[in-house]
Amino acid sequence: MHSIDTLDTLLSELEAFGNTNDAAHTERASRMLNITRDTGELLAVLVHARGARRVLEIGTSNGYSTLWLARAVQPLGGSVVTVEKAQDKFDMAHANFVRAQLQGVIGQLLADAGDVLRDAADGAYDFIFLDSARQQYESWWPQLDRVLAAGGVLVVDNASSHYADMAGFVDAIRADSRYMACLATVGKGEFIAVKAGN
Ligand SMILES: C[S@@+](CC[C@H](N)C(=O)[O-])C[C@H]1O[C@@H](n2cnc3c(N)ncnc32)[C@H](O)[C@@H]1O
Repeated sequence: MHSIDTLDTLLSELEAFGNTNDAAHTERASRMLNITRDTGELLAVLVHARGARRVLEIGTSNGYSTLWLARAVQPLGGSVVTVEKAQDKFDMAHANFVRAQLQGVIGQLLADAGDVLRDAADGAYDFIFLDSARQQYESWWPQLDRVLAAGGVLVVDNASSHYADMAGFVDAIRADSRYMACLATVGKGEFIAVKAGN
């Protein structure tokens, strides 16, 4: 699968699957909880605007958002590291990455995101997409800040739909003079923060 048309077909299939699946399941672990298509487009634009080559995604699910990030970063010569703790989601994502022939651009980690952040080098990533365990974001913030390079971009999903879950985290970033931040009313609400630097 090389053409944009074919990747678009896969993305459309995943959207239909996610909608049907999530409507049929109430327990969170069985749902895909994918970003919306316009969020994918926003992520791609932001990756290009930043010229990001080192992208970290926390919360893979079945890889829908990862495909948007990978397609954006591929022509920049970069790569995406995506973290997922659930084996079944990790496996579904892997199959989708193979199908998209984007597995060479994507590094999958089956791990807890807290451990991955703790082990990452200072300034390791110039773009981080956070779509995972919202209640943990505030405790992850010191590591997220350390791992994000100067001039890096942090995007957080569900900042409108589940603001209450991440209010302390968002407030901490807004209060930090090194960051410029806004809420984009796209999809479920995308909180975007840019770290000062080159
Ligand atoms: C909202 S879904 C991600 C959706 C995905 N970004 C997309 O749009 O296709 C959140 C995912 O984060 C995973 N997750 C939750 N807590 C995690 C943690 N501490 N470390 C790694 N993954 C985690 C869940 O298993 C779930 O698959």
